Amino acid sequence: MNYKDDGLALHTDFYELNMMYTYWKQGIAERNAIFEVYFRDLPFGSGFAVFAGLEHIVNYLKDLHFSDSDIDYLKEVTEYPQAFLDYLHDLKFTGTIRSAVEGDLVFNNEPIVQFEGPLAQGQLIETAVLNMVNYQTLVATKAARIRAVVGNDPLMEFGTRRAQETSAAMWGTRAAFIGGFNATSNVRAGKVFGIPISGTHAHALVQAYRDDYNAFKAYAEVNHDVTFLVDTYDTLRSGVPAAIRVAKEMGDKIDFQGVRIDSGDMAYISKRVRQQLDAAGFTDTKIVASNDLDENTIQNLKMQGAKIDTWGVGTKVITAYDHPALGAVYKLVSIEDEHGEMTDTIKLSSNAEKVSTPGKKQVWRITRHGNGKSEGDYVALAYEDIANQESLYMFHPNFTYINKTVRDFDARPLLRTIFDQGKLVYELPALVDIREYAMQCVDSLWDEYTRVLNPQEYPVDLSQAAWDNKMSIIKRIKEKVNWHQA
Ligand SMILES: Nc1ncnc2c1ncn2[C@@H]1O[C@H](COP(=O)(O)OP(=O)(O)OP(=O)(O)O)[C@@H](O)[C@H]1O
Ligand SMILES: O=P(O)(O)OC[C@H]1O[C@H](OP(=O)(O)OP(=O)(O)O)[C@H](O)[C@@H]1O
Ligand SMILES: O=C(O)c1cccnc1
Repeated sequence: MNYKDDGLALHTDFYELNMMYTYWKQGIAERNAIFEVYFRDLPFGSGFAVFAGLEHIVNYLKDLHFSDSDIDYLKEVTEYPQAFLDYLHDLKFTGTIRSAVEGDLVFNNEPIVQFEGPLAQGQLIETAVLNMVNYQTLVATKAARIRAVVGNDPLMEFGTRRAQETSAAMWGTRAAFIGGFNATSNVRAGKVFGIPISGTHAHALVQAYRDDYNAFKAYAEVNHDVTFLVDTYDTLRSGVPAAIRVAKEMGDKIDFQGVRIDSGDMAYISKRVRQQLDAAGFTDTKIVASNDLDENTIQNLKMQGAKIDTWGVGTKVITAYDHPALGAVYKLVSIEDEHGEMTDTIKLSSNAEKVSTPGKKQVWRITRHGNGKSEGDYVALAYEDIANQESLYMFHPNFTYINKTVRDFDARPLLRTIFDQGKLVYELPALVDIREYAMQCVDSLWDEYTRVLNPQEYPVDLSQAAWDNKMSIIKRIKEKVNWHQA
C-alpha cells in the first residue's frame, strides 16, 4: 500500500518515535526538557559559519501534526497501541524555540538552536531540525566564503542540476543567496523565494545551430540582453570573434552584456578575451566564468590577474563539495525530575571536546563598544545577566590559561525566542533583509577570522558558572561510575 506524502511529522528517525513511545508509556512524555543544537567543527576550515534553516524550521513546527495517513502507516508497520497512536494524532507543537536567526554568524561549541518543552516533542523534532540546520548552514557558509574572495563581483548560483535532489536545490539556492550570491539560475527558487534569476545559454544552443555565429545570431534576434557562451569549439578563434560579429551586426537592437567561458585556462583565456573585446570597442562587455569554481579556484584566478567580472558557481556551492556535512548534533542538556526540579545532564566522552556542556544556556556575542568588532562568544547559563557586567573574564574552556579580561564591551544575546510555548512570536524577515544582515555580520568580524585559508580561531568561551557546573557534573558522574565499579 502506498501512502500520501502529506506532512513532515514522520520526517524523523524511527528511534525518536520509539523513545517518544517509551516516555509516553512511562508517564514522562510531558516533563520539561531542554535540548540544544551545536556543531563541534567549523566546515571547510572556515573561521565562521552563517546560520540558515530557521524559516524551514518555523514552517515545519507551525504545521507539525500526524496526518491520518501517517497514523495508518504507523498502525501497519509498528506495534504501537491505539492509545499511543491517538496521542500522536492529537499532538500539536507546544514547545519554546530559541534560536540564532538566519544570517547570524555561528561558531563551534555553542548552542545555535534550543528547544524547551515536553520531552516527547523535543525528541520528535530532532531529526528534522538537524536536517534543516545542517544543510542550509553548510551551504550558506560555503557561499559566504566564495563571497569573501570575489569582493563585490556579481555571483550567480548555477547548482540545481548537481544538487542532491530537488528540495536540496531549492533550500540550497536560498542558503547560497543568504551567504552572498546575487542571483540563481533556478527559476522555481526565483518564484518561491523571490531570488533574482539570471542566465546565459548552454553549449546545446551552439551545437543545435552547429556553429557559433549562427547560434549567437539566432539568439540575438529574439533576446535583447545577451551573454554568449563562447567556448564550444574554440574560444579565441571562433567563439569571441563570432560574438563580436553578431554584436556589431545587431548594433543597438541588443545589449551585448557579456561572454561566458566555461573551460580551459581561465586566467590566460580571460585576458586574451578582454583584449579581443576591447579592441573591438566592447569595453563594457563583461566576462563571465564558470567551470567547477569555488573560493579556492576563484582566489587563485584573481591572483593570476584573470580578467573575470562575473562568477557562475554550481556544484561546489550547492553540494558543499569539500565538506559534505556540517555535523551539528542535538543534545539533552536539562530535564525535569520526578520532583519537578530541573536537572542538568551531560554526554561524556574520552575526548574532552566531545563532552557536552550541561544546562540551559545563552550565547552572548561580545563586541568592542564603539567599533562593533568581535571579541568572541561567551556561553553562559541562561540565568546569568552578562550585558550589565562591568568586565568579563573570558577563558578557553579546554586550555584555561588562554584568557583575557574585557571591559567596555557590548553583549548581544544570540538565541532569540522564536516560538513561546507553541506560539510563533518571531516575524520571519524578508529574504533580502536576511542576506543584507548576513553581509553586515561578516563585515563585523576581523579579517583574521574571515580569510579563507587558515583563519584565526574565534574564541567561544564558557562563563565561570557554566564551566563550574560542567566540572561538578563530570565529577559527580565519575564518582557514581566508580562507585558502581567498586
Ligand atoms: N588559470 C587557472 N588556475 C587555476 N585553476 C584554473 C585555471 N583555469 C581553470 N581552472 C580550473 O581548473 C579546472 C579545469 O579543469 P579541466 O581541465 O577538467 O576543465 P576544462 O579545461 O574545462 O575541461 P573540459 O573541457 O573537460 O571541461 C576547473 O575547475 C577550472 O575552474
Ligand atoms: O561547473 P559548475 O560550478 O557546476 O557550474 C554549472 C555548470 O553547469 C553547466 O555545465 P553543463 O556541462 O552541465 O552544461 P553545459 O552544456 O551548459 O555546459 C555550466 O556550463 C557550468 O559549467
Ligand atoms: O545560465 C547559465 O549560464 C547556467 C545555468 C545553469 C548552469 N550553468 C550555467
